[in-house]
Amino acid sequence: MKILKTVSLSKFFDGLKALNKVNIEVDRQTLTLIIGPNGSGKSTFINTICGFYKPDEGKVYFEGKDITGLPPNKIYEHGIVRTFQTPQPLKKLTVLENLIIAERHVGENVLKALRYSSWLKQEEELVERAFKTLEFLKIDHLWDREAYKLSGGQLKLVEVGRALMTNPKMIVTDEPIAGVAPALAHEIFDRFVELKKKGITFLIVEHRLDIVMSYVDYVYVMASGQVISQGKPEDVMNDPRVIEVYLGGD
Ligand SMILES: Nc1ncnc2c1ncn2[C@@H]1O[C@H](COP(=O)(O)OP(=O)(O)OP(=O)(O)O)[C@@H](O)[C@H]1O
Repeated sequence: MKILKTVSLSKFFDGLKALNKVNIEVDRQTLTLIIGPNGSGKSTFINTICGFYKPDEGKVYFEGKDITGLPPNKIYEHGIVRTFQTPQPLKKLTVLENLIIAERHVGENVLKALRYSSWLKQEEELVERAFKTLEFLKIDHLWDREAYKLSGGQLKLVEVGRALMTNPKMIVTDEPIAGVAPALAHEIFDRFVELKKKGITFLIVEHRLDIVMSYVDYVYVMASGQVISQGKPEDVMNDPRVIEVYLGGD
């Protein structure tokens, strides 16, 4: 069974068909990539899957369950988590604190306890899990640094860390390596491959094909709100429709 499946998913903005009958299927434990030129509907697709937009037509199934039109918090409860850029207030918190508050059931008291070193057992476990996640992402040495002091790439890793703290089944991520130096961008995708081996599925929108193509398992290409090609990375990159629409004939 596919972990995610959309059937004829459509989203209209004032008559503009941002998504026009999109059928996308994601296999469990894969890195599935969505590419396409600017304005082709990639972000709209992700936002519709995650409940930020309600579709006008079509269905979304996650693990065989109909999740069409559910609000973001309900979709999150199903195990789909979307990474998001660190907002300003969170940038004042340390890296460790950023991970801790991302956990599903954390309350304000945990952060206070963390600050005043009066942890209870449960809180200790939470801190330990956050540290393990930071170690896995190789940013544990930054644990006590305020997020605003991090580089762009390090912040992207914190975003992944926050997503991981929710124990997700599927991570949806929009441009996870935008503006990240190549070495760290490769490092981020190495981590994604490791996480895939541990059972997590990734749905990724990313423009930097030079870096990501060697890591991903399957690619969908969108143009004008529709899927125009799909397949293994090498097949998609040789598809004349993709070369025409996406690469502009290069
Ligand atoms: N909230 C909105 N209201 C009105 N139009 C929107 C809205 N969001 C997206 N659109 C339009 O829908 C179309 C698809 O946009 P979308 O952002 O999904 O494309 P994209 O492929 O993610 O582009 P990019 O690569 O530039 O991020 C565009 O024409 C865009 O202008």
